[in-house]
Amino acid sequence: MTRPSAADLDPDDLGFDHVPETDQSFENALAKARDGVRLTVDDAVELLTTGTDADGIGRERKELVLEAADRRRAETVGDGVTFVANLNNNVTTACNTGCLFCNFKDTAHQFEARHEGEHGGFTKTPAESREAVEAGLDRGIYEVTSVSGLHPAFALDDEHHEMLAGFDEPAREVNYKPPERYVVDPGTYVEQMEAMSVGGVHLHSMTPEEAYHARRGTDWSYEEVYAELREAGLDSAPGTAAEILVDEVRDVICPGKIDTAGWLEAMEGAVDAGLDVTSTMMYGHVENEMHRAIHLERLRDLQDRTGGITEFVPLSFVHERTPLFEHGVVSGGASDDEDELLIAVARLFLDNVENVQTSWVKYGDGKALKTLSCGANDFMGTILSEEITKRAGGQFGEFRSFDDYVEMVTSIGRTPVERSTDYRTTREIDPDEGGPFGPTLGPRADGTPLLTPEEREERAAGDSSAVADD
Ligand SMILES: C[S@@+](CC[C@H](N)C(=O)[O-])C[C@H]1O[C@@H](n2cnc3c(N)ncnc32)[C@H](O)[C@@H]1O
Ligand SMILES: Nc1c(NC[C@H](O)[C@H](O)[C@H](O)CO)[nH]c(=O)[nH]c1=O
Ligand SMILES: N[C@@H](Cc1ccc(O)cc1)C(=O)O
Ligand code: SF4
Repeated sequence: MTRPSAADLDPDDLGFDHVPETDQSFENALAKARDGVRLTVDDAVELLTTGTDADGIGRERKELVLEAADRRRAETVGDGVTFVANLNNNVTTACNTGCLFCNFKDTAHQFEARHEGEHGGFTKTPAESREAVEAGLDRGIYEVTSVSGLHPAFALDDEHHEMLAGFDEPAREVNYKPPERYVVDPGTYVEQMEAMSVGGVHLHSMTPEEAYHARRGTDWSYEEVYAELREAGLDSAPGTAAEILVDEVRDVICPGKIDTAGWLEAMEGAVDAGLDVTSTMMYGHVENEMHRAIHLERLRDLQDRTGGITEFVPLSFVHERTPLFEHGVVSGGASDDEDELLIAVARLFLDNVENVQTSWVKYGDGKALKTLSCGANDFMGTILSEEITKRAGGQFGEFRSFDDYVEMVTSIGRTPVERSTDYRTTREIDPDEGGPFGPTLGPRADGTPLLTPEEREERAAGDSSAVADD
């Protein structure tokens, strides 16, 4: 496989047909947004740019957009700020897709038994995944989120293995190598789902790209694949791999990925199989405001067709250790203004998606709190472990406790609310009750803070010595 290289890209001429030019005025777009009229792509471009009639972001105009979005948020979902007690469990970093914004992946040949030399990646067996989820459940999680590299030894199930093994060696067209070649066998997708779906946890896994990998070389539909995964314990699917849903951008940043139509087809298949889905946009790299606006329209159309999207998650590009940055294709990520406007315009444009998430992982606590007053209402999850952003150079850590959440949310005068993955179950937390706060919605959650295993042991030791002293 010839992998795409960022070194071959000319940052001054990425050749985009879509440019942020419109016949709309900023004032008209703002008036429509305030009145709750459904916005067009041109409206969104005017709001994202604070007017294409002027260069750069206009301060006053920006504040007007943020205010309109904050008002819309209050009308739509009220003053609660939700978050979920969850764990990220990435199964493997082995991936040959070669996305130029990603430093999570390690090329898969390094995982082969015959490979000499070290690599910094990992693959977990189904048993190891289960162990991680069990430990999370003991700590009180409600949800496990699992997204992974497209390991060449992954297949949906045994039948899929047989089909993939039938392709002529070395089966490049289907990106397959048998598990025996690797030091660690990740098992099948079905085995991973069965392993992680334990003890009543909500399993949020299998992005459209992973679902594509789980049907490569077959004529199975996405619906069939997601139905089998659901049978194995999957509860909902993450809408990552969306990046920017405009092919001229995908051709630059992730030419090895499924295209826009493929992503939409996968999401529809997931909903048809009875799963909820989330939706994302990974922005702040080579794309412009017209691409962002078209992306939002594609998500809104998808939601009109399916009604299955529970939330929109803006993922601001973390640039530091990525091929796009290292080869000078981009000079950084989105500015604070762009982050705030993206959240605000998402709130105003996606009139059929209730929840807009902000990410302490991508923005840090300070900026994330600010975005809760420009349209966002959800503050993601505790996650306990983080690999994607960390490996790209992000520095905002891997865990937020319920105490952290309660303190942050109350500091901006809003109400902290624990939620389920699908937002159908929520619990307001009364800060006046005093901490320490912990989750109660997870199958084993009893209000105890999400302690680390070491903290738990210390507590247990402390408790027993207290008893002994009595
Ligand atoms: C790392 S992939 C893992 C799942 C699977 N391989 C896929 O691509 O769907 C999950 C998502 O992380 C996000 N991501 C990866 N690198 C990123 C970066 N440097 N900054 C922000 N988001 C990033 C992308 O949106 C990507 O779709
Ligand atoms: N925004 C980020 C998320 N969001 C996902 C949530 O944590 C949660 O799984 C979802 O809302 C479903 O309940 N996760 C990350 O790891 N990093 C982010 O930046
Ligand atoms: N894993 C993604 C975040 C994410 C996960 C699940 C979701 O449903 C949405 C977003 C990241 O860190 O970039
Ligand atoms: S974003 Fe996903 S598919 Fe792309 S290289 Fe990273 S892990 Fe692989």
